[in-house]
Amino acid sequence: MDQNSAEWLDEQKRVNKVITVINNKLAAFKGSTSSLKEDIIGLRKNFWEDVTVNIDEPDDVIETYASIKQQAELLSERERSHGQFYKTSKLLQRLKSSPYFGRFDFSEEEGPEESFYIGIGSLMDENDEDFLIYDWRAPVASLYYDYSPGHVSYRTPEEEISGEMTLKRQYVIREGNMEGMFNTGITIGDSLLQKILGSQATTYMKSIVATIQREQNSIIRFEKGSMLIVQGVAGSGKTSVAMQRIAYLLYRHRNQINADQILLFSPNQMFSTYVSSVLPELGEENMQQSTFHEYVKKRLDHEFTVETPFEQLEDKLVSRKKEGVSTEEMMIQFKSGREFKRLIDDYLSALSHTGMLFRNIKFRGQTLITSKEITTYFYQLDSSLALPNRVELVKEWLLHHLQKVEKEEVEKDWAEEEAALLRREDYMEAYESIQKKQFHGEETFDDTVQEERFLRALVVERKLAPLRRQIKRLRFVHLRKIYRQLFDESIKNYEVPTEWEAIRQSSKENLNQKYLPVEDQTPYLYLQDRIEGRKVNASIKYVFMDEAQDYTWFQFHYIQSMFPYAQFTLLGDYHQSIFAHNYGEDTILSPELHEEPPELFELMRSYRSTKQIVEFAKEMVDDGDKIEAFNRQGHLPEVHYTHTEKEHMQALRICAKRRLNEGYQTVAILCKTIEECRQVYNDIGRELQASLIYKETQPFQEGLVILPIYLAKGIEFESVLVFDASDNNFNRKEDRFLLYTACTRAMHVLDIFCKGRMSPFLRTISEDLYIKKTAVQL
Ligand SMILES: Nc1ncnc2c1ncn2[C@@H]1O[C@H](COP(=O)(O)OP(=O)(O)OP(=O)(O)O)[C@@H](O)[C@H]1O
Repeated sequence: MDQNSAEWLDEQKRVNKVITVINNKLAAFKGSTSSLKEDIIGLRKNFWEDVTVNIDEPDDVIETYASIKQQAELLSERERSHGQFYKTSKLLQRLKSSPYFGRFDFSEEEGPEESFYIGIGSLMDENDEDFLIYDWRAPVASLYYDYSPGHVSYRTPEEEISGEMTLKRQYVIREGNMEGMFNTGITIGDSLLQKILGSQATTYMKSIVATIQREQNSIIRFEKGSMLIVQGVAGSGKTSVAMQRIAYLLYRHRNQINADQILLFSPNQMFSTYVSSVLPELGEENMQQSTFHEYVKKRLDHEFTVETPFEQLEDKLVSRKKEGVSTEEMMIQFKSGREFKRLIDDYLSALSHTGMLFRNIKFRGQTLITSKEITTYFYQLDSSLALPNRVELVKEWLLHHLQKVEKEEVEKDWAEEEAALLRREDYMEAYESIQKKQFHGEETFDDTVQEERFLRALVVERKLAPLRRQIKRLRFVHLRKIYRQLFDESIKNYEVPTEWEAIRQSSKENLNQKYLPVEDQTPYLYLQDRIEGRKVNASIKYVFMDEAQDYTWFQFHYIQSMFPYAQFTLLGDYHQSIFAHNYGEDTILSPELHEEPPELFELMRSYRSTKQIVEFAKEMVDDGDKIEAFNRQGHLPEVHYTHTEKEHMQALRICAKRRLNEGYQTVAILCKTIEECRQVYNDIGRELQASLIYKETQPFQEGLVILPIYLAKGIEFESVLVFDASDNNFNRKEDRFLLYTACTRAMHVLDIFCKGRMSPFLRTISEDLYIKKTAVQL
């Protein structure tokens, strides 16, 4: 649209007017916040002066309590208001620079026409009567994402409203200046989306509220059901949808939930950092974020060396056979599924009558209670009681026993000896305690005798404290042995893998070494919770699982039982199933794996990569013809052929340099394993000042990075170079998923390097979809 047209000037005038309102509101806010702040400081400072403290009589105590409570409530009310003011003023600051990104004109059936301006938050006029800007999450704003001009309708919580939309317009406003204005059609501003998608990548994900597509909008706003599954192709905006959906839920249920009640399971910590800026950009606080591994580690770290999922994957990638399923893979697949859970459930039923194993309770090198005695006690208890209730009773029994032990130990010589070695402060404590007793009128016939008794008791109590703590934590249950017992004998009536004998042995070996591989972690936790009992988390109301195809059935089942009051949103892509537990089959994205039928959504259009890259990558997967590319033009991917190791590295070096010189800010060399990454880094990475990323805890960086494909999951780069996509490196069934994941990380350019023959998964791609290059041409 012409910048000098009357329409353009009118729109700029409106922007100016809105910014004036924002400025006035900000000025008014400043006054109110500073007086609120003073109030809070004053209240904190004089808290105790304004409270009447009197504890002489019971009535006075009640009065004192009421007075403290009143003062605390006043303070917290002020603090809350201050927090709210702070949040609103931050939003106003943001709106000041870019108040809105869209508009539509709409009239309800036979009603007057009204213009609706859509931005990241709402703004009322100075009289608080009319909306100058509607929040993108308001029900009416749905029209903007769902329709082009014509007959339209949207749902409010109460009813369906329909009418006519006569205009839909999109704006680019920066620092209060109108920089672009487009009247748009069905999809939201192809030209704007082109521009956004064609821009440079950042190390943090950006919000997409200005260009949410219709199919994405329906997921973002979906409210019903206890589970949503989003199967979306690579780059279709699953993570973006998850983040905007969280922002939507925080707005829609703003009086009932806060950000702490939403939990996102992310694939790794690097990804957590990558998405951490989206919600703050939208004026919301970040939800809780964790990886499943972090949770597992916290629970099991004290007892085991806990394998990470990436260690498991790296190990399988390095050691796997060229064909067939290895014993390790069989073990992983079996322990990830329903049959193994069935086995554990039956085992748990059996434990109700026999087989529980306990640790000896030892103190100062001597056994106080043997594991056998505990077992006898356990099985003497009412067998109709659940295992956790019986464990609880054993705990009480042991603690009671410990009290008796404490009394006996006080009389022993060692207590006297150690009491003599106590520090000065302990003596002071003893003295004060005795003084207190005298004050309370208790008999203290002889201070020195009293003091010695006190000190002996102190010594014994301290010595027993760790044991008492362990008992309270139920460490007397020998879980490791109980789990290991599961592998003691051959089992019948279960569909065990052919290599079960080898699996049994290796499982026991690992447990003896106190090493817990990924595939054993969830079953172990499940067994533990069913034996020891565990409180569920009732506060989390929404759980999001991104890269959901990477979770095993068992893991998902476990997570679901931890949050029984939460609605689940699972987002993933079975074409990217790179872990050994399923390799694309039966991922938790399959609706039939769930007891209750989930709501199913599909996202088939890929936004991340140019049309050329999507057309290339989609030929690598089975039902790739269903994948649609967003029409953003770029260069054809290049496949670089070399013959020798040296040539291969040389080609990679020249190409990486070229991409950096072309101005790409994020260039990634993706390899299959860490071993390969190290090799590339040593050969060419240092010279090119690349960063080697081999741990998920490392931050995502700009410039040239070298990392394994599995760590690049969920993330994108302007330019991607795939290392050694040759026949002998990517040839197994599941390598197809790895290669597909690697290629779909690229936004603008894709280069693939092969030593000798190309991987079979690339050979099937039509030759007109890429450019063949040989080392000489470089
Ligand atoms: N509606 C949209 N408007 C603007 N950008 C979008 C939109 N949808 C997706 N994108 C962009 O496309 C890219 C891919 O999105 P995202 O990472 O959410 O996809 P994904 O489905 O999670 O991908 P993957 O499974 O490959 O990790 C991001 O840069 C995102 O900003």
